[in-house]
Formats: sequence, structure tokens, C-alpha cells
Amino acid sequence: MNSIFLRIEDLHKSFGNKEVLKSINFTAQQGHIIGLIGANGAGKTTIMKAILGILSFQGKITINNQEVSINQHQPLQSVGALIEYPGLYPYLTGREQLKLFSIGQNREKKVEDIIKKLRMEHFADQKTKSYSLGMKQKLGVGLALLNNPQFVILDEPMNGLDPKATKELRDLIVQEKKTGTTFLISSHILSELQRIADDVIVIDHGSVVTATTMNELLSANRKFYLLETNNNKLATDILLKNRYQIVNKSILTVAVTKNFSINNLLQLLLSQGIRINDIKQQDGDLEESLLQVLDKEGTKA
Ligand SMILES: Nc1ncnc2c1ncn2[C@@H]1O[C@H](COP(=O)(O)OP(=O)(O)OP(=O)(O)O)[C@@H](O)[C@H]1O
Repeated sequence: MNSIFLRIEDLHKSFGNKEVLKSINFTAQQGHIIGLIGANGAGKTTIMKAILGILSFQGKITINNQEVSINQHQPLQSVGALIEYPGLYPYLTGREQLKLFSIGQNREKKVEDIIKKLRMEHFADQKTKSYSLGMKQKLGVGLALLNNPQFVILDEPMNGLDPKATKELRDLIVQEKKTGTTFLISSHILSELQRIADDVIVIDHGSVVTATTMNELLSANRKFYLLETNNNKLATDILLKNRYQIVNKSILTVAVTKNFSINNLLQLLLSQGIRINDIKQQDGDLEESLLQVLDKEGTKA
């Protein structure tokens, strides 16, 4: 299976004067788990809301080749989502809430199946107002998976889950993926998705800084070039447009990927009028550098 299920092209979003998403482009293959990684405030939730047609946006988003917009929700019929906090009715039990949202055929069975799959039996009959954060989160995930969607969007689904519940959720996601379900899952912690994501999209300040496979991302001993130019912002834009992987924007750090040529990179920048003041090579592993970037951004938020 390698057909493109989700396609995001030139996605822009501003709230007032604040540009929150800046030309986001990426695709998701059917049956893959895509990790959307970024620090707090990077733009992950906004991307998810745009995909779900909850927000107006500029650009083009298609699910299964059908365009989605704030006025066009048809392709979302086979999409399940948990965004931010699950919207729960405090005076209903988990089971009652699941029943309320179960649609189509075999509604009762779907509810029983999801309770079993998420191991919610021991609290499914309590009112949700008494739930802990982890129980609420589980029910939220249950609601997203309830109607056997083809595509599932989960915003920080591990939030509030203890290590055992995190593992159970990871196992469940992998199990659902085997049936062909596509997942887009956000996290600000790379290691949470490390074991399950096939592909990774790293978001920093509303831009995609890395779009690659998890294996590629984690491959150790990658090399980087640290560049100092007379205009790092413009240099970053040019490099991103030309599909270079920028690991850190504040100290312009470019990852050495397959077919990378420093000669081509320098020629490209020089041809666009960028002056290079300094260039250094650095060894390291991308995960570490990435975590450093995200940590730094996280402490700012
Ligand atoms: N409705 C809104 N009005 C104004 N600004 C908003 C709104 N929604 C989000 N933002 C801003 O957009 C930026 C991206 O927010 P978003 O929630 O998408 O980030 P995130 O990567 O999901 O972060 P987190 O991990 O904290 O949820 C932030 O600076 C946030 O303050």
C-alpha cells in the first residue's frame, strides 16, 4: 500500500497579524503512522484543525483526493479525531457517551469492542466527571477510533497516560494500522512516537523543518553543516524551498542527507545573493539535535 491518503499543499494560517502556519507541505501514505513533532506553540494543533475543516485556511488539503475546507466536510466522514481535550459530557458514563457517538451498523458491538481494546472495562460505567486525566484521554481516543475510521488524527494522545497505558495505546495504534488505518499523531516528545511512527514531520514556528522517515531521522552519526550568513532567515527559506533539512533555524544547521552536496548548497545560496561568513561541519545524531531544538523552544513557550 503506498497511495497518498492525505495531501497538504501550501497551507497558510494567520490569526490576526500573527502568521502561525507558513506554507506547510506534506503528504501521508495510506496505512502509515505519521508523527507530527514540534514544541509547544509550533502549530501542530492548528494543522490538525485545518485538516478537520474546523478552521479557515489558505492552501489546499485533500483526504483521499477530496478537498477539505471549512465548508466542505464530506471527506471527513471516515475520519476520527481527538483534538486538544476530549469534549465529554460529565453526567454520562464513558459507555453512554460511546453509545451516543456510535454510528452505522453494529453500534452496540462497536462500543463493547472499543471498551475492551482500550481496557476501559473497570471505569466505563462511571460518570466521566469522576475520570482522571488519563481516563478522559483514553475515552477520547476511544471516541476517535469508535466508528472504525480510515484516518485517525490524535493530538498529543499520550497526555496524562501512565507508562502502562501509553504502551497499551501504542500497541493498539499499531494493531489498527495493520488493518490499513492511517494515523496523524502529534507530540512534543519524539521518543513517544519513536517506536510507532513510520514517517515524521517536524514543525518549528509554523514551518516544516524536517519531513522524513523515522528510520532516517534516528539514524545515528549524521553530519550537519552550521552556516553563518548575512541573512539567515532568507537562507533558511531558500534551503527549505529546495528541500534541504534544516535542523535548527536560530543557528542555521543543515542536515547532511542522501545526495547532499555542500558545493550545491553554497552555489545555491551565493546565486541568490547570500554571503557566507562562516561554515562548520558537525557530527552528531539528529535525534539529539532535534530534541535540543525542541527543548529550547519548549522553555520559551
Ligand atoms: N484561536 C487562536 N487565536 C490566536 N492564536 C492562536 C489561536 N490558536 C492557536 N494560536 C497560536 O498559534 C500558534 C500555534 O498553536 P498550536 O496550538 O497550533 O501549537 P501546537 O504546536 O499544537 O502547540 P501545543 O503543543 O502547545 O498544543 C501558537 O502561537 C498559538 O498561540
